[in-house]
Amino acid sequence: MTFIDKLSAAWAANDSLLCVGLDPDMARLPAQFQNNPQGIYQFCTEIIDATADLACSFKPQIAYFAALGAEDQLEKICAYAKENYPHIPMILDAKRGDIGATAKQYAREAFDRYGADAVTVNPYMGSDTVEPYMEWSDRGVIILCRTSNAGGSDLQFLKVDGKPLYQHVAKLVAEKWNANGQCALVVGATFPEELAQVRGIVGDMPLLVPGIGAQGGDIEATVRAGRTYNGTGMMINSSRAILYATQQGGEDFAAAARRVAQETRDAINAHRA
Ligand SMILES: O=C(O)c1cc(=O)[nH]c(=O)n1[C@@H]1O[C@H](COP(=O)(O)O)[C@@H](O)[C@H]1O
Repeated sequence: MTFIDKLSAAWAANDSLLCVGLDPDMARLPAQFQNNPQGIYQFCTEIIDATADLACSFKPQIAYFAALGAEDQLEKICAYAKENYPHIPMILDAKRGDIGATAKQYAREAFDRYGADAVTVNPYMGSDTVEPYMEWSDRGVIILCRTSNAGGSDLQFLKVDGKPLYQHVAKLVAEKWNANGQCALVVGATFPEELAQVRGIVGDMPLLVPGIGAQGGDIEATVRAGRTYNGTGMMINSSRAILYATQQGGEDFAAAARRVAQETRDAINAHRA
């Protein structure tokens, strides 16, 4: 089954466009997971269990693991999710970008070592640097287009032939790089107008849309701008607002994460039609 097929099935099975981000920041984990050699694994798998019926995907951000030398725990988390929730796609957020020979190793890392269904990739170095990921034809390649951060405008908004650079990226991916139908694009929820522009360029290509929750993106505007004709087409990511929901309420962290994930999924669904 390809990444896109798996994602479509997860949208339908869980009636959800919500991507639950796994960004385990040691300083914010509940006390029982700190100074615990398997604490990150235990925290993330409890979050996965609490939200798996509400999510269309999970997205671990590799920096949160690598910074602590906890890649072995990330491997175990990916294996756990695959074993227990094989129908939910796992997106490795690594934002890789390098020459082909090196990209080949990054692709092995994402797809072989972690068994990810898809990986985030930076397009800045061009077509030969994304080809090694495309060779894994059943996996997804999610390319940065219009990122959620303010500084994304520094380069992505530069006018090239009268159009902002991010629109050229969207067109290039839709018309050339997506020959095998395995591509998706990253577009921030913090920029709904640009999200609508990208949707207009790429047809029904899936979009990974971070920026709701902690970054303050508006859910209604995001869904209206990015949905496809059938009310799908997006993996709308929220990480910190779900992972650290206890700080907002004082409940058990997994129950609080579930509550926020459910509220977020339902808020998204309210605007899909
Ligand atoms: O590729 C991403 O996932 C990504 C792209 C982008 O433009 N902005 C963005 O915030 N992200 C990631 O999405 C997550 C957002 O986390 P929260 O702001 O806590 O919901 C982080 O893991 C970011 O690294």
